[in-house]
Amino acid sequence: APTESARAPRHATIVSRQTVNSNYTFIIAGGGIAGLTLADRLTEDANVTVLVVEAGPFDQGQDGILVPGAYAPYYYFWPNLVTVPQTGLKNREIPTIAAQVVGGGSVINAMVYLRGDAEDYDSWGALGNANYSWKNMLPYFKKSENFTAPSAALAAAGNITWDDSVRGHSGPVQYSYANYFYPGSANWWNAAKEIGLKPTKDPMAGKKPGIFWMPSDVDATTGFTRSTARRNHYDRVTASRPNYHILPSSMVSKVLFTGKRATGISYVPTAGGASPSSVYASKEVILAAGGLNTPKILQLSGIGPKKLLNQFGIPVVEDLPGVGQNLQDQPTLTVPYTFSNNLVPNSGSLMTNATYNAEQRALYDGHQPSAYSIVSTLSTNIGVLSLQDATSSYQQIVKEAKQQDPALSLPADVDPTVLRGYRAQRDATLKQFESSTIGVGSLHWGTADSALVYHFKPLSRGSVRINSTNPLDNPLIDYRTATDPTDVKVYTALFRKQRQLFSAPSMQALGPVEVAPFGGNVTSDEQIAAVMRDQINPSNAHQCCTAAMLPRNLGGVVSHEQKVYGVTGLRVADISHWPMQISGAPMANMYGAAERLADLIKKEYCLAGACSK
Ligand SMILES: Cc1cc2nc3c(=O)[nH]c(=O)nc-3n(C[C@H](O)[C@H](O)[C@H](O)COP(=O)(O)OP(=O)(O)OC[C@H]3O[C@@H](n4cnc5c(N)ncnc54)[C@H](O)[C@@H]3O)c2cc1C
Repeated sequence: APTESARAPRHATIVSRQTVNSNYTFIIAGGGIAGLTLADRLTEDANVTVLVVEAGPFDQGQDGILVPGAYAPYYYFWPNLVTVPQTGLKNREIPTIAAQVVGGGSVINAMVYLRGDAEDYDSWGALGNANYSWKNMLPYFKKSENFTAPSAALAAAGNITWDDSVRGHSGPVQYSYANYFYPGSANWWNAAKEIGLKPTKDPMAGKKPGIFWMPSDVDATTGFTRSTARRNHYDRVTASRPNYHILPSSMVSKVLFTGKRATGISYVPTAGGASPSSVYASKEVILAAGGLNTPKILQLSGIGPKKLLNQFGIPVVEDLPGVGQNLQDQPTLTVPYTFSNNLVPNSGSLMTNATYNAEQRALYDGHQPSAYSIVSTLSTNIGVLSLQDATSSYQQIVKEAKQQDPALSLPADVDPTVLRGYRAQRDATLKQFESSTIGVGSLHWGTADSALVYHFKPLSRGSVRINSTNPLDNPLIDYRTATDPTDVKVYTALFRKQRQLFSAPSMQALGPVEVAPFGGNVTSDEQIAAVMRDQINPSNAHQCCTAAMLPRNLGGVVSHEQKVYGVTGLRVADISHWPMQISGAPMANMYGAAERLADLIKKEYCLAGACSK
């Protein structure tokens, strides 16, 4: 195995408060997936200088980061993030997760690499974003990635199928599949078929509903380690890019303006203890701080709802009511089981069987198929369900949702433009609920003691608001999960489908018994909903949409070119710009979205020969 220092190269282009230049062409606030992808692409032009300011440190190449089966990334969690009491979830105040490390979520996430469905991007286009569509995004997805096919033997044994024409083969992000599977996952697969779910040939092809192996950003070319944004968009290029600087462990406190033009940023050490420093950008400041922190930076900079800014005495640069509204995530639900006849090994075996663990580790280190190629909390296959896959009552759910006043799903004091935008999003989502080719949630079994039910498409909307003017303070996070009654109905349908799958013969062979807080006595919709409100985690760390790419009169914060309305020289690159959640997981989509934005910026400024093409 590589040593930790070999896995964590240090580069001359890492700057400090003392060595940072005073001016760059572009400054990027946040060095996560979007930030580092963009920095890589913009510095392809040797005349451009880029500074990435990142709140977190560089990772040290620990096993818990790089080795999927040793997954334990806790040291790079953003500290002390917790929600306000969640009124739809029995007023629980719930710890919530985001990354604070160079590479952002790609360093600590669960490595699921899944695009959205075609109707996701087509919906975004229909909401007023010119040229946004699946067709136009597909080339960027392909550009971002390099797919390594599994061995023919594994593909045959594990039912792995794909359509090579939609996979990228020369991009920086390495992805493939785990090279091992637990025997119980075959029972799950067969049970899913027994209840009518069908294999999806390729979940990356825009029509996901069905069952399939989960692609993962394991780097199959170098021993199945994690392919992080730090490795694929910084380490990969930095030796030849003196124009690409990173200032780690530094918190961007605000964007600096001259009039309405963004001219730079101020920042403080993330550890505190020093007064703010400033650095300036000749062309643009680009926010890439993620779904919770980009709205915080905007608000601290005087861009946001005027009432909120006034409350903290922040001079208003632009009254933009949508900043921090429209918060969405993909809630998760864990359903516990005991088994009288489960198969071993399973995903618990690495923990419970030291001999098996040592064997598997030796195989992994020798680049042989191993359980260490699977993220330890997960298994290899998953089922994504359209609403009609989940319940035959889907039309009734849609009908009742249409009868509900959308205003009831938002806070009472919401700006009329934000409400109008929400109505448009709601209509688009309900249309998706009637389609068989887009997912509303998923079912997963890690092969040990619990099943996971994910909800992709909530109608509830939350918010992120600053709680002080101190840039080191966390904002108030309110997901408002399950405040919209339709969300509870959709989640109940997904939960019932989970039950049905475990009642199918191939799963029954393992003797599963659903246990408390669910279990045989929890049968009516009301009982299920009551337990769910106790158990749902409002976040899968997929926070999005808080600086939404929508027309301004629909509560939007950025244009389809991701430019912040009302000011110049400022864009949002990260997941905040999404208008709505997707049927998939964010990472693959953020890599593709950042490739798209990099092209837009290059064309606008004629960088790296973009205008001669
Ligand atoms: C534990 C976990 C598991 C996940 N599992 C999956 C998964 O399996 N599959 C998947 O697709 N997605 C997963 N995600 C979500 C995915 O990683 C994120 O949605 C994605 O990283 C978002 O990309 P981004 O560029 O918008 O932001 P991020 O990648 O989060 O990057 C934002 C960066 O900005 C930095 N930052 C924030 N504020 C400031 C500031 N003021 N100044 C300077 N820097 C700042 C942060 O430290 C961070 O590094 C998971 C996320 C987590 C945390």
